[in-house]
Amino acid sequence: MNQSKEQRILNFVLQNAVRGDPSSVVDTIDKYCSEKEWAMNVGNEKGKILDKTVEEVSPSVVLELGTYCGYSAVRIARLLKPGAHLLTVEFNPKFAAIAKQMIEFAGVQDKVNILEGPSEEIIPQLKKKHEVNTLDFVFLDHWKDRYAPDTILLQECNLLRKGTVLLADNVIFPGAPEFLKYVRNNPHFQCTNYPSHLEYMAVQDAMEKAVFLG
Ligand SMILES: CCCNc1ncnc2c1ncn2[C@@H]1O[C@H](/C=C/CNC(=O)c2cc(-c3ccc(F)cc3)cc(O)c2O)[C@@H](O)[C@H]1O
Ligand SMILES: [Mg+2]
Repeated sequence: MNQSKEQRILNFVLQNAVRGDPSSVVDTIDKYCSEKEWAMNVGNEKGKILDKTVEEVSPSVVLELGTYCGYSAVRIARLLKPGAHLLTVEFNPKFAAIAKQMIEFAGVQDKVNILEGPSEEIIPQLKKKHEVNTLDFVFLDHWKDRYAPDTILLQECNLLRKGTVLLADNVIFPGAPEFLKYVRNNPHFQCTNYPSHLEYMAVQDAMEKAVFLG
């Protein structure tokens, strides 16, 4: 049975990256996806915006929506301070299995917990089942039409606190117009747009930071 693209990406990492070195895993995925097969990782250009935002916040508890192959989970986890952790949500079991191996190879498995299932089911379980009080940082990179409803759900579940930072990928391409409309006209969010490019392509994209004001 022929392999999936995601399996090919993982194999390339297992054969070419340095075990236990998260930066080499990130760079190796970028090498494969820019030279061989495009894939929807946040990539290195937008990844640097993600890095800077994570470093500014220095979060203890991070939520990621849309793990895919684990590229941004490894990218975020490599920057987390001791004791900090990332909860990453993925509802496709094949992608979750790939990401688990990617995260373990990178050596960041002690900082990352992959929660398998749809975000609308997982988010309401975070407090009771996953011992979350409030979130310091949320990275949104799942289906684009789910950014706004999941942001509302996070508020309804009291998972945001004054200063929680939401960072959303792809607000230009493929686009997340409902999310932008929701956070930008909302007195509870302070928004900043970071123009960039679609991963591995010369196509305009951007990330949006929305700080919850309480
Ligand atoms: C129940 C649906 C909502 N809840 C969800 N809960 C848990 N995981 C969810 C999820 N939605 C989606 N996922 C997972 O996130 C991932 C989906 C990401 C969606 N991302 C994109 O569509 C995307 C697409 C592009 C893209 C850009 C240009 C182009 F020509 C084609 C695609 C670029 C990106 O950077 C993207 O992020 C998958 O792993 C999927 O299984
Ligand atoms: Mg994306």
